Amino acid sequence: MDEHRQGTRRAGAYLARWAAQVEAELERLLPAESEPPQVLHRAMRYATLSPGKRLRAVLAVAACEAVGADGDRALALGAAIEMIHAYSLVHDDLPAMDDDDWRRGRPSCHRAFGEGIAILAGDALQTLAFEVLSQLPARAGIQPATAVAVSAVLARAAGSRGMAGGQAADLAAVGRAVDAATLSFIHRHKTGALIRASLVSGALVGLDEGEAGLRHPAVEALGRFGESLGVAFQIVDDLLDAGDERKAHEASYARLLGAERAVQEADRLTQEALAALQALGPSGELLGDMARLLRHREA
Ligand SMILES: CC(C)=CCC/C(C)=C/COP(=O)(O)OP(=O)(O)O
Ligand SMILES: C=C(C)CCOP(=O)(O)OP(=O)(O)O
Repeated sequence: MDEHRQGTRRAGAYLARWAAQVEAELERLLPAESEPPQVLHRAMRYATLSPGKRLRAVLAVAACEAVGADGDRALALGAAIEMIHAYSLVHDDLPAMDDDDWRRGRPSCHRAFGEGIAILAGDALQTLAFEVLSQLPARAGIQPATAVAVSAVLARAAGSRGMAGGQAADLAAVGRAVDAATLSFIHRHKTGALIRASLVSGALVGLDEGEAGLRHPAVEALGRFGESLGVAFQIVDDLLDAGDERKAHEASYARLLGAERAVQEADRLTQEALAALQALGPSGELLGDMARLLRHREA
């Protein structure tokens, strides 16, 4: 087996192992279905615990380990990130946005619970994520200054200068011809921002130096890695969705440039991501394997 195949296998095993731990943490952190209002709590659990890859959480764990700390330190953080991600998918599927009936192989949250509850489940997942971040010092022995820095990184990445902003630009592009610069803005914000923030926040928790961690060379390198990886991830997602008629009106590189050039762009960005990892030396190897795994993933 060649070196790269061995590496992607290692990354696959790492992803599976930590995804299971993230799910156990989510189980603990999400309100029980028996707690009123039951329907809202059922919807929050449905949207979050449905079968997802837990990629962003595992990137946070891997970044935490890449700076020399134990991945367990980033588990509650990873769960919080998955709550933000689950919220974004619930709202993305709403009739006012992508109007998707299916998510993770199941009826989307609003199909299962109605639009009102889906909107509230998304809202409550996002606020629960920040509640969990505020508890990082008590739960994971992390310095309060680090918890504040991590909260700021994730709030910015999820907000109007990040994911929500990217989604707004994406909505504005529906049914229009978009240029490469607009598409790049959409991808960097809608998808890239949270992926980048997962890596940066995981490393911040690993270093536990408060805001000063943001200036650490490894954190800067992980941020650059996340920027390229996030866009490559979205391009591959669009390529995997390419046969889906219902997505034909959405802005994507495959639609703008054709599948072949979209593949080239995903390859170029993956190489750019791998180059950013050089600064980490051997501690960046696993993240490099993850980038290759994601580039060659199948639906
Ligand atoms: C603030 C909000 C609602 C953000 C949504 C962010 C997001 C990345 C949605 C999924 O994108 P997609 O539509 O390309 O993916 P999928 O194919 O999974 O629907
Ligand atoms: C940003 C995009 C492309 C939305 C889906 O993200 P994932 O592919 O990580 O979704 P789950 O595994 O969490 O369902």
